Formats: sequence, C-alpha cells, structure tokens
Amino acid sequence: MPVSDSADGHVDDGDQAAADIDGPALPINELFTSLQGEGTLAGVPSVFVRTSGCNLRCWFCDSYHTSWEPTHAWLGLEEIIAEIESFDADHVVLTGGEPLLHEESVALLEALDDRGYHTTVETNGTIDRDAPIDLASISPKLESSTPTPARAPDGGGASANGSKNEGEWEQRHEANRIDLEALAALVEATDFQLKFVVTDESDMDEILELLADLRDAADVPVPDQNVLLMPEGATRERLAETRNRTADLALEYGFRYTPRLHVDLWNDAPET
Ligand SMILES: C[S@@+](CC[C@H](N)C(=O)[O-])C[C@H]1O[C@@H](n2cnc3c(N)ncnc32)[C@H](O)[C@@H]1O
Ligand SMILES: Nc1nc2[nH]cc(C(=O)O)c2c(=O)[nH]1
Ligand code: SF4
Ligand SMILES: [Mg+2]
Repeated sequence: MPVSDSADGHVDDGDQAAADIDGPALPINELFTSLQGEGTLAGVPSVFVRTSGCNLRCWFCDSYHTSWEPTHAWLGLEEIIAEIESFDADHVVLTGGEPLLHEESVALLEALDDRGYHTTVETNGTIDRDAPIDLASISPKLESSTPTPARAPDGGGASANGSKNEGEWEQRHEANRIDLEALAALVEATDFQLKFVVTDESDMDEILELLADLRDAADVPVPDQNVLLMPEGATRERLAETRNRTADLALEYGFRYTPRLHVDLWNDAPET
C-alpha cells in the first residue's frame, strides 16, 4: 500500500487513514517474531512492531519501505496488542521508520508496560516522548548517513527517476539528524545504548565529538560501555566489507561492537 509522506515525515494515505478505526491506531509496516539482531540484547527472542514513516532519510536505510517509500496498514492498538500476545515472547521491539514520530506509540508502550513486557525502542534519537521504555536503543545518525548524489538509496528504483526528492532530503536530513536536547532527554529517562552505524574510520571523530557534547548536555553518565559500533550493511555481502574494520575500531577506541545477527542469519529477507 504505497502512501505519501508529509513535510514532517508523517505518513498520510488520505482516504485510508486511521479514521476507519475506533481509538488510537498506528501505521504498521510489519509485525513479526525474530531474534533481536542488534545491541546488548542480541539473540533474545522478541516481537518486532515496525511503524511506517520517518523524519530522516539515511541513504543506507535497510527499511526503505518505512522511510523513502512508506508503506503500511493502519492497525488499532488493540489489534496490535492482540497480535503481539499471539506470539510466545516477553520482549517487544518497537521500531520503524521512526516509532517516536507517532504520538500513539506512547499508548502502545503504556499498554505493553501494563502487561509486563520488556520494551526496546529503536530510535534515531531526534524525538523524545514521555513513555515507559525499558531500553532506549538510540542510533544517532552521522554525516555519513546523509543522502547525496553520490550516496543515493537503492531500494525500489526510486533513485533512478528521482521521485523521492533525494536532493531535497540531503538538506532536511542534514539539518535534523542530531537533536542534542532530545538525545539528552532520552538518555536521562531510562536504560540506553548508543548504536552508531559505522562505515569506516572517518566516522570516529564525529562519534567522539557527539559523545563529548552529550556528556556536557546530559545529567547522567554516558559510559563507553553503552556505546556500540555497528557495521553498515543491509546485506551479508556489504557486512563482509564493513564488519572487521568496525570491530577493529571498537577495540581501538574501547567501545563495544554489535553484530547484525539477523543479516548474518537471514540476509535482507523481510520479517526477520
Ligand atoms: C531501520 S532503523 C529504525 C529505527 C530508527 N529509525 C533508527 O534509525 O534508529 C533500525 C536500526 O537499523 C539501523 N540501520 C538501518 N540501516 C542500516 C544499515 N544499512 N546498516 C546498519 N544499520 C542500519 C539503524 O541505525 C537502527 O539502529
Ligand atoms: N532481527 C532483527 N533485529 C533487529 N534489531 C533492530 C531491528 C530494527 O530494524 O530496528 C531489527 C530487525 O529488523 N531485525
Ligand atoms: S532514521 Fe532509521 S528508519 Fe529513518 S531513514 Fe535512517 S535508518 Fe531508516
Ligand atoms: Mg532492521
């Protein structure tokens, strides 16, 4: 179900909007079980709820159909919770797109908290909402994520006809990718990990600068053990190029390394 996106990155599919559903609803791109593939909880069986729509446009986004070409069905919260409960898991990962773009994500997180689930929220760190989150899995976006004429997304052939306005997004992405206030509020609110997508050594200066700024801005410690370097790669082939140099950088700088287990196991298959 292709939809258009508005200026703030919200998804809007006109006639088919949430109005048909009683109560709060979310645009859902996919809902599935898998092993958490990234971060400190890698390997934990989890239910993944992937909302559609993003306020950024990373050129490498492995969830193209939630960002560059947002696609979804609207589901009421009760329907989402029933789907989650149909799986035998106690960990839920709310991801996207950017899940905190949607105010309704707060009500979903509250309902999951009431039911005793452990919740991880995968977020780009530009939006802070007051919600019960057990682990904020924050992936601040570096300059190397910005789409440029030389680094265009390759999903869906959109870059070939320019229909996704990559040129416009270069400015918007660059202007919005870091919000220090939102980042500080997120790390102050709950347990967190900072998961940086690393392409090569040129990313490291920016990571160190951002950490210094965040440590100045936040009222809580931001220890190196909460900082994870994750190799850029949506496919096994790409990870084969990036994983060893990312692991070497983690060792050199004293940060942690996180694999992308799901890519190793299932490559770029949907619902994994
Ligand atoms: C699709 S994003 C959704 C959540 C949120 N928008 C964000 O970026 O954190 C989920 C995770 O995948 C990571 N990711 C996306 N594309 C990637 C790629 N090509 N290589 C490595 N990590 C990637 C993001 O950095 C984030 O940690
Ligand atoms: N298995 C698996 N683990 C993940 N951890 C974070 C993911 C995400 O897309 O946010 C993700 C994902 O898409 N699949
Ligand atoms: S912020 Fe996340 S969902 Fe948005 S484009 Fe970047 S990786 Fe994709
Ligand atoms: Mg993913």
